[in-house]
Amino acid sequence: MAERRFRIGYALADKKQQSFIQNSLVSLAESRGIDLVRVDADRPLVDQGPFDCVLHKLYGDDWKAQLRDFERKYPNAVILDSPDAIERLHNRISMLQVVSELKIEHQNETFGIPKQIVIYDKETLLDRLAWESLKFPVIAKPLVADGSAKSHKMALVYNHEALNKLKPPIVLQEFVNHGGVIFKVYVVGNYVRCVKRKSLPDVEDKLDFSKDLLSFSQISNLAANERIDDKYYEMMHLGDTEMPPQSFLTDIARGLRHALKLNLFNFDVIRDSRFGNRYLIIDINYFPGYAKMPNYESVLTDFFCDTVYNKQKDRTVKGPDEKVCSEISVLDQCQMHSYGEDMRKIISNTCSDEDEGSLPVSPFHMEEKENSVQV
Ligand SMILES: Nc1ncnc2c1ncn2[C@@H]1O[C@H](COP(=O)(O)OP(=O)(O)OP(=O)(O)O)[C@@H](O)[C@H]1O
Ligand SMILES: O=P(O)(O)O[C@H]1[C@H](O)[C@@H](O)[C@H](OP(=O)(O)O)[C@@H](OP(=O)(O)O)[C@H]1O
Ligand SMILES: [Mg+2]
Ligand SMILES: [Mg+2]
Repeated sequence: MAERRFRIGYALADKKQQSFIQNSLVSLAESRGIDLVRVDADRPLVDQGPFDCVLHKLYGDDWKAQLRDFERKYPNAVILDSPDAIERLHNRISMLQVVSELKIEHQNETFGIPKQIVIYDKETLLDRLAWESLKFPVIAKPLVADGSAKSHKMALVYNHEALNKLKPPIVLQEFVNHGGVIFKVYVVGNYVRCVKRKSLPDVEDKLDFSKDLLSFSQISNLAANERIDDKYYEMMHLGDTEMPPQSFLTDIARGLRHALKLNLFNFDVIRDSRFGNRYLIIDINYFPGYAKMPNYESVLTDFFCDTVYNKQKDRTVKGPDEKVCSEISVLDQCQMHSYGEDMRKIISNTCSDEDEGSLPVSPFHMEEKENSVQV
């Protein structure tokens, strides 16, 4: 049988494209039957298909209309992710509202979001009554989180007088001491990986009144060519900080993924130093800098295979026998190169009479890696 290859079109801003589409990713995907194809933003998307999947991080009504046209012409293609679902993350209030919808109970850990209010105008900003429920210091964040440099400009505000320097619409969020370490939890479909990053240092109980405001931007970010590894932890003195329990993060990730209807995002978590087992989610980002994540090439390639393979499976379901065979032919092409004999055995077991329709569980994720799990 001729090899069936899959085409994934990617539509990304230049900076994102440079950091994400690395040769190592392209060649691994290629070896598993997936061609990553650049979408030319100057031509209609609909003229550039067919794609089995479109991966995108572009904004605006024109782009949304292009995606709709594309979906009409290629109803079987997967759009990663839906623009409406992504849009929820463009507002720092709706972004975190979803956290309170999650129903997750863990024996030892609890989670939530910091106390926060939204201020739309200068008048309300200076009205002490409007935000008397908050304690200084607070972090002022632009309400809009649309990927622009402006949307990352924040300020740690120490007192009421400093509020005058802020430009609404903003979110005022209580600053919570957390030991200067932030946990970034990357989600790629059902894969979840937590890493540590340096964060703002704790503030003293007694506020230093000589300060009124400290501006900062992307304090926990890394340059595009940096990766999280032991060297980074050593340099930032993060080695000793204990990770939150993986099962706890996995449950939150699964909850967020379903509530947000998104596959590709990360969320920032801090551990409230006052309690030690209370975690606060402070930020959720669509399609973050995955290339900074360890093993990003294999994690993303596994996910691409899962995505196009599942889609193909949906399309080919007919009778039980035929279903198994069509599943295997696609799986065969997508996986055999990398898993060789072990995978052949699993597949031939799947073809046995007792097990008509089902595939081996998670054929794409054979090894359990530290600090990462499937949800
Ligand atoms: N409520 C808070 N309490 C303490 N520190 C906070 C709080 N909110 C944010 N921070 C600190 O400020 C940084 C930036 O905040 P946030 O993650 O909301 O901004 P962002 O610009 O959206 O970040 P990213 O680059 O991840 O998109 C965090 O990484 C953390 O160090
Ligand atoms: O370009 P916008 O929409 O602003 O999104 C950013 C996110 O806010 C950041 O969280 C990403 O960096 P991290 O992956 O380090 O979180 C950051 O990753 P990048 O620095 O690789 O572009 C961006 O994805
Ligand atoms: Mg953040
Ligand atoms: Mg953010």
